Amino acid sequence: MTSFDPDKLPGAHALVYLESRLRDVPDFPKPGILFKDITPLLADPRALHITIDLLAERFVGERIDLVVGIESRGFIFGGAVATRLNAGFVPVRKLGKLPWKTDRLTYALEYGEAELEMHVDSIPRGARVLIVDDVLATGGTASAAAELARRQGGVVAAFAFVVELDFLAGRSRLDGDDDGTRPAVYSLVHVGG
Ligand SMILES: O=P(O)(O)OC[C@H]1O[C@H](OP(=O)(O)OP(=O)(O)O)[C@H](O)[C@@H]1O
Ligand SMILES: Nc1ncnc2[nH]cnc12
Repeated sequence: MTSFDPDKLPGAHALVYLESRLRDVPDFPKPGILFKDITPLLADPRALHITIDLLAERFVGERIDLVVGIESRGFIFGGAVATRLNAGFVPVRKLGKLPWKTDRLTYALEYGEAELEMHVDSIPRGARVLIVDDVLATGGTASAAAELARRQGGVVAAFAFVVELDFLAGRSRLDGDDDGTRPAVYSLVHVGG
């Protein structure tokens, strides 16, 4: 019997391994949506480790001050990446969860609409921010998080995702700042096209 050891495989194979740890769930949470379920990846210690390593390695040396993680699945990866980069962590949460004064934004995502909040004193002016989430679909969620960070004077240096649904073209919404800053958009696993 052959066993699979991703430690012995080069990068591209590691990504194939990560993709194999995603579960497709048709028609969740609505008919017509193919949901990419990350829970098998989370439950696999090797896959989880590789994911955090790859997300963090890309931004070593990029002077990231703060990782912004988006509730809820973005918290899992964002917190771990922040510790690797010696950066702080800022939560962006769904409406009504943050206890202090907030700024908020209504946004649309692949299967609905919601409101995101960030504490008003989360980001010092000029801080370099990395926005982390599990999935980039339409880009509505990530662009809302970026807008909240920019309103406080943060510089969105980059976005990082575990999975990108290429066919929804979400990256086209993750445009640059008014000052001409063009954030990098980095995803490990690409789906469709
Ligand atoms: O690119 P978009 O079309 O905006 O979709 C991506 C967002 O959708 C999912 O979050 P969801 O709101 O389902 O929340 P959850 O992480 O709490 O499950 C996912 O975790 C991203 O945050
Ligand atoms: N198809 C999808 N699968 C998982 N998370 C998502 N968030 C938005 N669209 C999604």
